[in-house]
Amino acid sequence: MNARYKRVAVKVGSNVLTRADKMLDVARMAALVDQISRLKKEGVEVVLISSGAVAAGRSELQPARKLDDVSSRQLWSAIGQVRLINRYYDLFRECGITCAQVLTTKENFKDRRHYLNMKNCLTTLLENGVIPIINENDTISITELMFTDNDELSGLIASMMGFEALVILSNVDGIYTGHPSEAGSTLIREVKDNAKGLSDYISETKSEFGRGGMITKASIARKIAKQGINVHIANGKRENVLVDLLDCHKDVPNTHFVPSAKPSSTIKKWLAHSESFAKGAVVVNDGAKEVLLSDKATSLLLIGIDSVEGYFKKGDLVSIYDTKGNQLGVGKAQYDSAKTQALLGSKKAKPFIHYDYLYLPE
Ligand SMILES: Nc1ncnc2c1ncn2[C@@H]1O[C@H](COP(=O)(O)OP(=O)(O)O)[C@@H](O)[C@H]1O
Ligand SMILES: N[C@@H](CCC(=O)OP(=O)(O)O)C(=O)O
Repeated sequence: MNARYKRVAVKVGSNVLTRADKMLDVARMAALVDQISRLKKEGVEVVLISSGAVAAGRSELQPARKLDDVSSRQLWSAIGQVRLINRYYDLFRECGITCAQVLTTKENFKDRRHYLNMKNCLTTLLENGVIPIINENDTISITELMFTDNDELSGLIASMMGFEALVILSNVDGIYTGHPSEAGSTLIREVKDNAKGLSDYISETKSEFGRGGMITKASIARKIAKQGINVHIANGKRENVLVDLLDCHKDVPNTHFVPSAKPSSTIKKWLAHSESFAKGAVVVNDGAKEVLLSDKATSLLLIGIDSVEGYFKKGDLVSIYDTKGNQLGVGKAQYDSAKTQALLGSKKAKPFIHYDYLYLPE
């Protein structure tokens, strides 16, 4: 086999791992584990991001009294994660591979120190020939501080690890021009960097156990491809899908997000996934907005800032807004909030955010 990529993140959705009768689909898990083992033997490094804990827990136990959404998620994920990881452990073991459980929350990425700590953890596991199996720790996550879903988490992992590709396995072949069940919908095979209007095709319908739906998959895929990483959305229920997708000589139905020709730096990749940890904000004037959104590599100067919001220290992440309240991006402040306020309008002081520490998604 001639593998297309040597380092990949593979995300498996709940529905891929669940049968019609809502039980864990162990046969499907076995097929995926077998494929990952074959890829590993071909020299491909794989990190697995697996959903399925809540679905696995729900089929195991029904609570004695009706629970609210948070309590039922905590109950089912706690029970289900044990079942899920036990199955993976046995299946990988049969293939002679050691796997490891990495449960995480968004908080574990809250600053560069935590982010690098997570990167170090996964690097160490891979260096030792171990397959990391990552899932969000729904049992202890606080609703407001959760990832949208594991699609978002998998994008963060692929980006953080500097992988060549992210493969998102769902229960459909990829993104269609309408809901897959609608007559006439066709599979979109390729999405280029500058393609517009993709979200118009996608309905909000989710599969039975999915959390974010196809809309989050599409927006995460675009964000990750912009960083220079290939993204494929494919059908995890299709026979041999992973091995065939990575085989240069095979053509498997999927939606491929073509990566940007200009890969982001490691710092910009970190910033791209840290927007929710910004400590304060600045509002920029129209002139600064125009320069920031142009093709030129520009730092954000104090002369372009209209106002400062919140309290932040030097080195904290701050959000950047235009005067209409639209978020333009995020960056690392070179001054604390008081000094920024005092220096507003200054032409001589060094930039408020240096270009290397500035992330603007558009
Ligand atoms: N245009 C579209 N193309 C493909 N799938 C779509 C589209 N619009 C909505 N969907 C729905 O998105 C679902 C997949 O998302 P999701 O439920 O989050 O799955 P997963 O559990 O794999 O994360 C599909 O089963 C399909 O019902
Ligand atoms: N942590 C949850 C994952 C929820 C989730 O993101 O599900 P999915 O949209 O199917 O990938 C679980 O294991 O059930």
